[in-house]
Amino acid sequence: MVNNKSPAVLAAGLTVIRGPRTVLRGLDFTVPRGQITGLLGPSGCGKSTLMRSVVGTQAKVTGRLEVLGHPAGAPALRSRIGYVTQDPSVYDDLTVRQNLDYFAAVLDPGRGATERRREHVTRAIDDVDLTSHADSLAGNLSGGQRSRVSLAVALIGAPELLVLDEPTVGLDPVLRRDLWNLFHAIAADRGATILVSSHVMDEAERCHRLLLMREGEILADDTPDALRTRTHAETVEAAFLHLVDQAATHPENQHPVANTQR
Ligand SMILES: Nc1ncnc2c1ncn2[C@@H]1O[C@H](COP(=O)(O)OP(=O)(O)OP(=O)(O)O)[C@@H](O)[C@H]1O
Repeated sequence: MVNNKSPAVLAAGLTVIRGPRTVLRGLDFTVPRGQITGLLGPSGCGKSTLMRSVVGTQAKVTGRLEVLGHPAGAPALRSRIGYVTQDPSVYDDLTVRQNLDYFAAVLDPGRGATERRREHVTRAIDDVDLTSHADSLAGNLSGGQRSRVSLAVALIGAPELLVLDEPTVGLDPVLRRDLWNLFHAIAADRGATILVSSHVMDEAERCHRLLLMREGEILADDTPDALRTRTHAETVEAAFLHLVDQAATHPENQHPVANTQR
């Protein structure tokens, strides 16, 4: 039986090799349920690889990786996880609703499910505030609206875990703020767990918890407040730089992760 108090994601010794490189190096971390956990770090540090591992699309994953009480990639997880990649596939020649209908049919096929699919699609469009654009062609939408379409696709079927790979990249500050408000609403109203990556450190302040990554390792696993306090920094960005310097001068202190108290 799955214990609902168990973390949404539990990793121990998580290692991933891509080509000649060890991209994730024996990571230990947890992602608590019902909260927004930010995965932050510079470009190339391994955020997408970690997310792909969690959703089960990454090859050459070793170590322990449990997601919602199952081994990552287990078929039972398919409808329980919503995943938005960095290059979301939205079909430009279909309307917003047709895009969602298509993905809903892939997830929940058959004539018997027509009514359920319609409800899920209508709700997902409403969740991302695109009802007034439901019949617009995706190709005619702005960048921010397209991002919301791909988020709506991930919301179909009300997944327990949302994995969002840099969802705010390239968006203006107003749209970024609106999307973050939406993430908070999804976590609060549904109790959904959100694992969201970003390389923009100011977005860290919007997360309940943070996993700070660098070069395939986790530098810190903490709340933004605790991280700032512990490093005597005013911002998460300054805290991150402090931890990078600390790891460079005292590499032996990099493990275990500094603070895993919840
Ligand atoms: N197919 C591959 N073969 C070898 N190395 C790869 C391959 N794909 C990615 N990598 C390397 O793995 C590392 C991690 O990549 P990943 O995409 O997970 O980083 P990221 O933190 O998500 O970066 P970004 O924010 O730029 O997307 C990078 O150094 C990248 O060069």
